[in-house]
Amino acid sequence: MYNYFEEYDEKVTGELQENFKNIIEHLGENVSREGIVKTPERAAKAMQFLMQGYSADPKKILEKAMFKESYDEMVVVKNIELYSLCEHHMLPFFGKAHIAYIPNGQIVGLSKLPRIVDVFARRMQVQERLTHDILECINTVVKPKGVAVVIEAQHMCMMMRGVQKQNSVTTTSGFRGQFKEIETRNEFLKLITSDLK
Ligand SMILES: Nc1nc2c(ncn2[C@@H]2O[C@H](COP(=O)(O)OP(=O)(O)OP(=O)(O)O)[C@@H](O)[C@H]2O)c(=O)[nH]1
Ligand SMILES: [Zn+2]
Repeated sequence: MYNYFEEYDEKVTGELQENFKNIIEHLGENVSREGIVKTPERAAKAMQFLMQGYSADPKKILEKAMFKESYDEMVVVKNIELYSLCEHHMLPFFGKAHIAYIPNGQIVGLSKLPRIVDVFARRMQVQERLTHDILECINTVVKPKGVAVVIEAQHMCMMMRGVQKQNSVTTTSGFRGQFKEIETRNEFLKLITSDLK
């Protein structure tokens, strides 16, 4: 996933580059200035990197690492850092995802959970859909007794511009199966809040 764009598609980079030149000029900069002359190309590559999630199949990532196992207690992976782009302003939102599931005869490779967070985050998103995408993907592929996802994030579009609030944090959550039961949900929330900033 992280090295996906070691080789960028030249045609896509070239076309994006022209568009970035245009944007920079329209915003009042001189695109021929020494420090900026390579910026359209850099920006073209950076945006391809940040949106690489369209080229990956998150279900396949989980399917690759499913193991039969009788463990049936809660598995929690918390504090998974994420960076995404809000689909309204194309500005970053960033924070942490916390994921839990209760296996039902099969477990999933732990690293695959952060991997699918990245696949869904590296698309144009709203925090609510990002939360839901991760939840449904795990529910469909792992078929657990229950799954829970909580995301806490800060949105640059609310910090650098617009309402300009520096300390507001947005929390979204989704619960399926046994996490609909209050006791199970509370156990999960207790485990992740032990450490929340
Ligand atoms: N629900 C939700 N809203 C988001 C997310 N990211 C950005 N937004 C909001 O999308 C909304 C877009 O509202 P508009 O009124 O069309 O855009 P705007 O004029 O730029 O709004 P302001 O940000 O209030 O200046 C804003 O309220 C943003 O805060 C997200 O992940 N989820
Ligand atoms: Zn936004």
